[in-house]
Amino acid sequence: MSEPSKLVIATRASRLALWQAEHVQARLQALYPSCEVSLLKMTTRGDQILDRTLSKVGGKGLFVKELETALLDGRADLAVHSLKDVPVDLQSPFSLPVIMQRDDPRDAFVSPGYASLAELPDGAIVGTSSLRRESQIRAQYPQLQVKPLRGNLDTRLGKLDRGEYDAIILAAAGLRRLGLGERIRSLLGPDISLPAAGQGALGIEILESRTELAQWLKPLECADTASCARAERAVSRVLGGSCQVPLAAYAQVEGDSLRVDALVAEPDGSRIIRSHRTGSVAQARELGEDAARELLANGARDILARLLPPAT
Ligand SMILES: NCc1[nH]cc(CCC(=O)O)c1CC(=O)O
Repeated sequence: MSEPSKLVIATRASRLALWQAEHVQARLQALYPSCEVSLLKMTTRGDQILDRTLSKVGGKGLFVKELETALLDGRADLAVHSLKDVPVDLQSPFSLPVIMQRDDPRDAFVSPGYASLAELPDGAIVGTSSLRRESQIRAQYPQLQVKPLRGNLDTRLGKLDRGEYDAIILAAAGLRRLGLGERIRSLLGPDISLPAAGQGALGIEILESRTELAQWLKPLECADTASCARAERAVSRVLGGSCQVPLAAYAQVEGDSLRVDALVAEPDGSRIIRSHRTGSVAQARELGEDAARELLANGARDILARLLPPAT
């Protein structure tokens, strides 16, 4: 097999995105020492829009679109994404040939004054703009107030430190990547906060026509994480994959077997519908689809219909 002589990685310019791109850069450089691996740093619309909640301005696709333009123009060969931010309806001419090994998929509790959600006093203010996190917190801790929190990780921590919130919830993986792991007071298990599809994993996007490039990238793949991602993303796809809906999907592989847990919630936490499936890793996608169909049959269809008016 031939080796690449030059690879350009398109990345958002946030500190987290840069860490992730540099991580992939280092892995590729180690694999292909004579290759020149560089970064193309871009500011996306998702990064610029900080005043409105993301779900109202076009969703996660905003973080991905501009990087895709660079792939189409030939300015970059690959784009590195937090898998969580990659739309589940990604399609031709793009593909996601590589899912890398997942870091901790859990949500983290961050607070200067308290050690856990359970320790917070009545009326305490918890910051998150994720409907998934908000609905699960409201369901289990109705005595807490949940307030919106936007911006990159440093911005969010700044707002916490200035006293605008008593605690905030962030992905553990993102905090640790930025060397902020010591800010984590406790981790929320999947029973308290079921993670988002793909949380903690990185995905590499390329043009699907670049089959040789896909082969060069293949050594970065983690087969187990890829199976989990297939199951989790299938859940989101069947449910419409919108971030206007509180939905979560988390899969785990043990040997040849995969278990996927899924949920859809009312945003106010008044109702959480859960399902799970266990089966063969080879059936990852079908397991995710089945779990999602069970949610639809058990009430998620009504929640989705109310939150997502049909397109006209
Ligand atoms: N929503 C933004 C985002 N996308 C990926 C991560 C963290 C890293 C990951 O989950 O892979 C974060 C921050 C967060 O949710 O706290």
